[in-house]
Amino acid sequence: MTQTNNNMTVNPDLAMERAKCNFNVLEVTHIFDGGERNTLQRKKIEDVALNSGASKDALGEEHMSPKEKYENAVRKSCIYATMMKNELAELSGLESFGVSSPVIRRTADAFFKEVSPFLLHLGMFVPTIMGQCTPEQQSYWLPRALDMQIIGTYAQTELGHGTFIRGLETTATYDPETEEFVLHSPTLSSYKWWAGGLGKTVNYCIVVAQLYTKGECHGTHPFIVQIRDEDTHVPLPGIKVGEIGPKMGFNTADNGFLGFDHYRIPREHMLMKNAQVLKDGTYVKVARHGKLTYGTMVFVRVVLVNEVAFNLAKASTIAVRYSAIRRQSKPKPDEVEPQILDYVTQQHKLFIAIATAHALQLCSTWLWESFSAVLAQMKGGNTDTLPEFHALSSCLKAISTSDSAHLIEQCRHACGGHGYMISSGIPNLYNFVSATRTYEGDYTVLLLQTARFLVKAYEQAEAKKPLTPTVSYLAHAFSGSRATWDNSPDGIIRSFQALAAGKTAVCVTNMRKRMRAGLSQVDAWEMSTIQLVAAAEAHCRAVIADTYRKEIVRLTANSSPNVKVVMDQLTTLYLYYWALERTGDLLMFTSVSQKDLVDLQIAYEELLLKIRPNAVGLVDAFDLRDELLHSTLGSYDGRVYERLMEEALKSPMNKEPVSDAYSKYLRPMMKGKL
Ligand SMILES: CCCCCCCCCCCCCCCCCCCCCCCCCC(=O)SCCNC(=O)CCNC(=O)[C@H](O)C(C)(C)COP(=O)(O)OP(=O)(O)OC[C@H]1O[C@@H](n2cnc3c(N)ncnc32)[C@H](O)[C@@H]1OP(=O)(O)O
Ligand SMILES: Cc1cc2nc3c(=O)[nH]c(=O)nc-3n(C[C@H](O)[C@H](O)[C@H](O)COP(=O)(O)OP(=O)(O)OC[C@H]3O[C@@H](n4cnc5c(N)ncnc54)[C@H](O)[C@@H]3O)c2cc1C
Repeated sequence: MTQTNNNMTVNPDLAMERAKCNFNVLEVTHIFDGGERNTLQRKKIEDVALNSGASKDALGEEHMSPKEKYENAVRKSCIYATMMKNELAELSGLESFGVSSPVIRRTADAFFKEVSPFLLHLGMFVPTIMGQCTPEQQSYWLPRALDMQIIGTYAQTELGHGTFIRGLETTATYDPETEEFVLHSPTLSSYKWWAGGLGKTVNYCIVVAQLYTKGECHGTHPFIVQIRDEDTHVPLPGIKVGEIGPKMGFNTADNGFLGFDHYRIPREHMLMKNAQVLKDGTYVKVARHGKLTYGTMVFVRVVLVNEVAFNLAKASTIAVRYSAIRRQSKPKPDEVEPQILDYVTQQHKLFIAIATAHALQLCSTWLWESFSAVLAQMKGGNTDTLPEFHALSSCLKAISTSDSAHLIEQCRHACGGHGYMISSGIPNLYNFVSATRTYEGDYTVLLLQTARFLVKAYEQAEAKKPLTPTVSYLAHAFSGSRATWDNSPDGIIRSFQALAAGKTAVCVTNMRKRMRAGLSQVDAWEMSTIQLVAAAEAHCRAVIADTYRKEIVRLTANSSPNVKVVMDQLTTLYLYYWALERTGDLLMFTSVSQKDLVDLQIAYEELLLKIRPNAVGLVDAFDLRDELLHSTLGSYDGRVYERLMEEALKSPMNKEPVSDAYSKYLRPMMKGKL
């Protein structure tokens, strides 16, 4: 039985869920979007980009060969790029907000089930030109790149090194005779590997190479390098370039390899904002901070927090809507089978995904604002806030990508067998997000960067020196007593800070012990890295919890009462969930008792029940159009079984009643004639 809603036939269970939602869904959409103005602008962009139907494919991407998939992605990227230059440019505020406007990025997802081969052009090539060029270089390259007259990527990682940038082997040796750099790949392991769009799409790339001048190595620097002819697209002499082959995801992104055989580029193609090589080969350092050439990576880490929040919102929308229409088992013999969303274990799997999408979305806005402040200070020559920001963006990138990947997989589990179908949309989301945990700095590696900062901050706190804002809680780490447990939201956040402080203290103590026992500083650090990663994770969880709570209180100050209640429930759920995940740590570092934890578990379960009637309303509030979800299970109308069957019938395997494999193999084998 179906019901009609806004000219759409809607599954009755979903219609019932929507009828019982007790808060204003649009108000929550505004909170998630960062205000009503943003929601209106987003909807306008989506209408222009999606209403024409240009994003749709006649045949699903999943039924195409790798070559067809790639060509189709290029075709649609070109359509979308043209829209961006024309009808979308003004709407998205591209001039003021930069090309990485998250709305443009999100809308693009309707065009690509995997990713656009232009992702790296917009995500890293253009930002590197903006961040690493002198004004003269920028005025030459940026208009060409924004107008898509040239398409580029970011080639840093090599076959032999991704994490350890200082270990890259590609060389750029300055030749003062010709005023050129000679790019060379001396070994197989020095081949650039992974850059998105490099395989077939781009004609330029940012290459990160070891700079040699006057016989001296000055470390890694970025260069802009033409690799294909601007007219024929043929690779230029001295360039060996290709695609790296099938991957878990990103299969429409033609990730590539690149090698140089004494390939020459003009001196001006070194990006010279932070360091310069003069005509005679003299090296001049301009930047006040040694790591500013890592700036594009910091930018992308910030962007990724928002990116994964969005993808988690998609997965939770799919899984919650599906759980509202799916009925299974019969715990009460006289009643109909319940919606699986009524199982408390299902709520436990899903509501944390909704809450985490909110937490990460609000943290990402806050992180972006902090980043803008750091950039503004650096413009004035002050790099003092950079170390704290590097520590913050590193851990937020690591935890947000890791949590999102885990929760997207949990959403798949929540959808049972149908979640395993590509058409559910969840496998593509997982394949995309699980890569974010690795690229732009692996999880462990980035948490160790944060741990380095935490240890220094702890030593400053010990010496009673001033602390930067995100680690100011370390000042209370020396009271000698365990933090007092209190199950209010603020009390739980203070406990999370106590965990981070306690774990950092344990690391410092252990490292000191190990050094006293004769280990070098490097070895003592190495032996403590499991605990250092755990300390950085705890720090990050305290930051997320604190930011989420503060932001939601601020953003709901003028909300209607029921919106305030449901947003407060979601925030509290997030805090309870993580407190219960870390009971061992709480017992070590706070005064929490066994009874407190038992009570907390009960309170958590009761909270799930309170959120239950609003679950569909909460995911509707993400306001994700069906075109963005690409999901048989998660569409707004809930016509799940109909869509699953429609998609199955599209399978090329169903085109002929009997497969060729029957006459070729099955029949001969069954007749004993193979
Ligand atoms: C208009 C048309 C449109 C058309 C449209 C059509 C289509 C439409 C499509 C629409 C598209 C829309 C576009 C939007 C895109 C958005 C999405 C973007 C996605 C992008 C995908 C990206 C894919 C993936 C890309 C990639 O993956 S690209 C490669 C990334 N690779 C890595 O991330 C390597 C990690 N490794 C390291 O980052 C380092 O190696 C290492 C570990 C730090 C050690 O670095 P090391 O130099 O060894 O330093 P240490 O010795 O450890 O430290 C020494 C001292 O330096 C300090 N310090 C280290 N760092 C830093 C640092 N930054 N900053 C400050 N300090 C630092 C450290 O704190 C220590 O301080 P101290 O304690 O001494 O005080
Ligand atoms: C889909 C995808 C797209 C990509 N796109 C690009 C791109 O466009 N451009 C580009 O330049 N690169 C790109 N990359 C490469 C990416 O940035 C690297 O793969 C990433 O930085 C990890 O480096 P690695 O592969 O060298 O891993 P490794 O460093 O070899 O890591 C392997 C393991 O060793 C551990 N490890 C390494 N060092 C340490 C340490 N010091 N302490 C403790 N543990 C350590 C890691 O934690 C990890 O578990 C892409 C990668 C993927 C998967």
